[in-house]
Amino acid sequence: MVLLDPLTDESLLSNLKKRFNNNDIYTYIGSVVISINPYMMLPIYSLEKINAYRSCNLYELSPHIYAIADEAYRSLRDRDKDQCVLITGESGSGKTEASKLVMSYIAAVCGKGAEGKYMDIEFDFKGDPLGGVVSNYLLEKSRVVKRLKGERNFHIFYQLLAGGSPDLLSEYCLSFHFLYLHPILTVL
Ligand SMILES: Nc1ncnc2c1ncn2[C@@H]1O[C@H](COP(=O)(O)OP(=O)(O)OP(=O)(O)O)[C@@H](O)[C@H]1O
Repeated sequence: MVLLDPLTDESLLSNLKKRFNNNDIYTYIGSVVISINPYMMLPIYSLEKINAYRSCNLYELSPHIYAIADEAYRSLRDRDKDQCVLITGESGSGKTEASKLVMSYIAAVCGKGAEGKYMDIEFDFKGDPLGGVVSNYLLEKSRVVKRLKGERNFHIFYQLLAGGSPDLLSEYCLSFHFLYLHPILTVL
């Protein structure tokens, strides 16, 4: 995207929109990847894809979160430099999914199977895993009862409210009133 001419907010957004309409949800701006939540499963996450991105340079293949994960892992292994992948965006934009994708990529390339958990993996100087700790981390249970401003509750609640029968909603004590008006959801 840094090659856009002119590089303005409008050209940037229009480029992102064009790519998104083509199911290209990832776009590079320099070495940063912008990701747009597709809210549907695209066939872009698989072991084959992981193998394709493995040991390719950042710009060799289409932009992908796997390429960022690979760059971080290889810099750690080959240049012995601590790495940090910073994932930021508004509520619901896909940060948790992105962190899971980064972790599943690292788990696949270093031969440790784990998904959707916080993984603390220690590597030796050759990049081989020495050991680590896995803990449940990404399920923010506290959000069921209390959310910060701008945050949403779990999507399942909105989906249930949109499609669940009145009997089901009353069985789970779910109402829009609780999700939108009350910061505290008392009964679940
Ligand atoms: N890459 C993706 N492909 C398909 N669906 C996705 C992707 N990323 C996110 N989603 C969908 O969007 C939903 C919200 O994403 P996610 O929970 O990662 O957002 P978040 O940024 O972590 O939100 P919050 O800040 O509120 O915790 C997911 O439950 C999933 O349904």
